[in-house]
Amino acid sequence: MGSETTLKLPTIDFNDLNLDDSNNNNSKWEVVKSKVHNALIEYGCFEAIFDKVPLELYKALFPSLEELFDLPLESKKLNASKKPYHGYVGQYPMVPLYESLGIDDANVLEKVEAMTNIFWPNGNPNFSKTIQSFSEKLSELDKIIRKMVLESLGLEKYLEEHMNSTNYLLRVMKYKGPQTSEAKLGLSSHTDKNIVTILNQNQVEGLEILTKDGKWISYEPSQPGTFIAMIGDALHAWSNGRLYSPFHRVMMCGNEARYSTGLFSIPKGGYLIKTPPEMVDEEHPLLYKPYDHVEFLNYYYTPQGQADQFALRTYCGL
Ligand SMILES: O=C(O)CCC(=O)C(=O)O
Ligand SMILES: [Fe+2]
Repeated sequence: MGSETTLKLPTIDFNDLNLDDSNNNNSKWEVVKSKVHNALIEYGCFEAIFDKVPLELYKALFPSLEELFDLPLESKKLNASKKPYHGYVGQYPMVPLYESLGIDDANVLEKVEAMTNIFWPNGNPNFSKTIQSFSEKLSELDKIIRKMVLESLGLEKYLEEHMNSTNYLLRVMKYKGPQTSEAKLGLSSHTDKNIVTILNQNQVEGLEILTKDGKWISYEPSQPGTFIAMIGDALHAWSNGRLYSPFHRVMMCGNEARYSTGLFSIPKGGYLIKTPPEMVDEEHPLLYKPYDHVEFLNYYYTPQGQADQFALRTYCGL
């Protein structure tokens, strides 16, 4: 019998942890922190178990997404945004199965309601409440992870500035089933450009993550209701390359549609991402010049930037 090993991402359990636990000498906090640090150095991501998003809410999300994507294309296109990739994205010949919509400040009810009213002029309180409460509860996981990261790097003194320098975007996605048994591209391989991304999906799999040594891991949830937490290029740059921001893609087969969401913590425009001096020494020369995330995106969304797998390096690498 051939021995085939299937690569698996680490799974980390965040149940019973709170953001202020690190101030109370909580031993579970220290154990989890060390697992987070190791996973982010090795894989740039991990599977998270986090029951502050109750399973009922997690499940309520997917019918809401179906309702949204079932709207006519003209309605979905009403969600325009000045920021690239924050509004409606779809009908791209390169990724014909994919469409997505961005909800800025998805943890703030008034913002979600305002966007909901664009799609449903008479409102849709069930939709806005589900999206907002899901995003708000999940943003706590983002904060716990970022606090653990800063503590592990010895950068606690930047915590307040770091936390205040970001907003949340919830991007909701639909991938049509390609009606084939052979896998088709759902979303092209890329690294995320933000700080931390937290993904989840309905029962249809398809997310793949590239390891440092060039192997694709197909993500299979270890239990219902789990998340994938992933580092983006902004945190990779800020940690001066210590944390890895992994390439990932979506591959689809079969008939069923895949619905997924990503909660993105995103640096605010005008805020300069500047590697702290503590991260730079002889062994770790500075990798990136200070940069503004929103200005960088203006490069990333040019045809040249889109064709560039290492856009951040081209834009401000040393
Ligand atoms: O749908 C997914 O699971 C991945 C989406 C993704 O990578 C992204 O939106 O950046
Ligand atoms: Fe991504």
